[in-house]
Amino acid sequence: MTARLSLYQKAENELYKMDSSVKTKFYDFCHQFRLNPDHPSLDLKPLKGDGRIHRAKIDRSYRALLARAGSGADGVQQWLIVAVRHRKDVYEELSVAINRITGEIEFVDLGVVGQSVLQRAGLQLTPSPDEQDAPVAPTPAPAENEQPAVTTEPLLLGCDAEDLRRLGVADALIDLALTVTAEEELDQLIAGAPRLTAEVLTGLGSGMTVDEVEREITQPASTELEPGFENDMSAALTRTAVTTVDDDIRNVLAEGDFRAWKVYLHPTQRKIVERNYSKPARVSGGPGTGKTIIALHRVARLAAALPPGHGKPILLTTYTKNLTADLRSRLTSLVDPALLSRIDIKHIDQLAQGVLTENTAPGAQRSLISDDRALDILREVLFEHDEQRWDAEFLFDEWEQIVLGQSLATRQDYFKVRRAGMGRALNRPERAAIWKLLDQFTLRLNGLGRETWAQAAERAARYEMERARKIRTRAEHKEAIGGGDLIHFDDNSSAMRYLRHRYRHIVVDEAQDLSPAHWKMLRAMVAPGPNDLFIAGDTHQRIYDRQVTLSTVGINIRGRSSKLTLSYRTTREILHQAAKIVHGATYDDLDDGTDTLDGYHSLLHGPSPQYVACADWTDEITRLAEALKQWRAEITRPTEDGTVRDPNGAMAVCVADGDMAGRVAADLETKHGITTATLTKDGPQGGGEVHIGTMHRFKGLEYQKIAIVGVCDGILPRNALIEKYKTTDPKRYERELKKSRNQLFVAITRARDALRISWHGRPSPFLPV
Ligand SMILES: Nc1ncnc2c1ncn2[C@@H]1O[C@H](COP(=O)(O)OP(=O)(O)OP(=O)(O)O)[C@@H](O)[C@H]1O
Repeated sequence: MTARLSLYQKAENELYKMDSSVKTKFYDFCHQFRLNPDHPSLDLKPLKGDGRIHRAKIDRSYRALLARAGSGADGVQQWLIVAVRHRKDVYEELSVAINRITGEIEFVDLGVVGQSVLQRAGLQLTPSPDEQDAPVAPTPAPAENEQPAVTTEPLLLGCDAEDLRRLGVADALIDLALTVTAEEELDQLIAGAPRLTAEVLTGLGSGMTVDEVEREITQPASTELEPGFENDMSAALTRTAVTTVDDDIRNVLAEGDFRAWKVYLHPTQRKIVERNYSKPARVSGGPGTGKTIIALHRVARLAAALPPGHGKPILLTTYTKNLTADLRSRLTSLVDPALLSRIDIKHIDQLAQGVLTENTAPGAQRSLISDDRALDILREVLFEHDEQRWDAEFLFDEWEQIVLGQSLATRQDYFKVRRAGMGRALNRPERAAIWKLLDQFTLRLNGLGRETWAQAAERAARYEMERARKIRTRAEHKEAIGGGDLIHFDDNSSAMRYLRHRYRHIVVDEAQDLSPAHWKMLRAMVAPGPNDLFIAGDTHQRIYDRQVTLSTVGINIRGRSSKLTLSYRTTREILHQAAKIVHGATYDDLDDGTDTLDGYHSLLHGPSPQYVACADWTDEITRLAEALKQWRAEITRPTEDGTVRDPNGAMAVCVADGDMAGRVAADLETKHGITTATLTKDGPQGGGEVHIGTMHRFKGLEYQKIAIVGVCDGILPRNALIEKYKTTDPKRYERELKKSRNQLFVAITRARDALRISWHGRPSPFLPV
């Protein structure tokens, strides 16, 4: 090998979309180039405009554009392929530069900037003389006195060239950005621009101020650069997202952009993945910003840094079973089997059950009971006591949120507890009465050998906290006696001697839905120390009634919180609508502060979400079926190289409750011949093309096209169930409203490029229609 080749991320993304015959020639080109870049067949030549860019022949029509990036420590020349272009698109003005904020190599192609903008800026692209015989259509230069009339004022009014420079916009694009007068022109510029430029311009274009863009976008991407960095291509190459071109490149390109998340982390993502935290840390960010991706990469990094050994010192956990399966399959594709074997992947209830099984004598286990069934039992208790001051729902809530939520063990504790956020005040005699009723209720459950999920979590937390206490006491005692053996310690059984924290690192995804008991259990399971707990979550997506302030459960994240703002999933059009759903409501940051969606943005574009008012249920389903058939036709339309995509699992229908999911599935199957699969806690069941499920089941998932049906007034929110709280418990009423609002927000943000929302009767008040 006489040359080392890397592939620029944008070039790789462009290659995914190219015809397979071009890809094959590209592999051959890379092979030849690595052997001898000066081979005459490659015709490697610098472009006249920017001496740093070279072009080389892939075949008669296609050219690779390459930048020389010095030589490696072994003296081998380093080259970066910045783009693959048709020869007619090779211009002298193509350039590479090193970004002054990120220190990355950036490729700027003015050819992708709209003609109108180039003309207004008085720029003309000069075809490369080496491609002269190509049929080029250069931009007509405006005649001397005939500058195109500027009919509207520039779009980016609130900033000047110096601002754009400071924010990190590529030099070659600054003047062009300032001449843009229409949204379409800005979109075109953004689509072809290097990454930081694209993000900055998107932010400014969506109304963020220069200061906001600097804080939310530029600063997180900035890196410390040595003087003279702008000429050191070799150092810049180490900071640039690239794929090394080797013999595996063929498989890489064949896998397509599905592998993008495995390879390219956004600089903000990468920093969070690689940072060492002295104590627990948290990442927040709107839907699709890559919180799960960060959680996966962090687990991979922590696993790689483990000392050799067996066991599973790392736990990756999340709220639901189907998401756990998803995390496992993605992690399997990210780390090799030896590292995977050091990682425990379990959902939170599974963990709690494991603790209970370990601590319960065989045959003494309690079986789990649903909340609905438990509520019936509580109703029976109230009926028997002729209790009418509080209804069963209120008491159940009090039990879950306060008694179990704060692990209250005694009546005295309950007298003293603060019931923040619970609305209705309770005096001491009332608390005494409630404690007695709840005591009766739990005795009844015990007698039946049953417990709720929340109860199980709370019991598991207590066992784990007790275990952590023993470990701590033993360690303190050992330290007090100077590290010697604890032969006189009161519990020196072999079980005690080998008692350790279960995990060295815990990574939690979808953290917003965990209860205080879950957090207490997790806190107790991991040894306090560097990188002990890493928490990913977004409180805008909280769809269970679980509020927690991490500092009250022994988890201190202050000073170690980061926020992501760039959505990789959702288009700007969908994101805009989603933001309207939660606008005006306040959200906590899992601690004492608040969280917002400030700066949340996307570089993706797509059709505007469709809002469809229907006459009745039959009409709604008939029109849904038509839309699904049309989507199917779009998905299965053959691509340029004849590939036909599998529509299975690309489309989904989301509804408010299980009954409605069943009705939609039955109607689509029997009346419209559309096959479906139902989303269950074990993933999609049924094997049909269109996935159907409740909003709860869509948590953490994503689909190319989503239809949300039955978004009617009375269903979202479910007025019949919550109306009573309006007067009896206004705070609970507010919580219920917010839960419904968040459900809709979660559902909407699962869509990658098409979203359709329908209703019959009056639309849900949450809809921006
Ligand atoms: N650096 C990246 N490069 C390419 N794709 C990415 C990157 N980061 C995230 N993605 C993609 O964006 C999508 C959303 O990522 P992810 O599920 O991690 O977001 P999230 O913040 O956890 O979303 P949610 O909160 O809605 O569950 C996924 O398809 C993921 O593969």
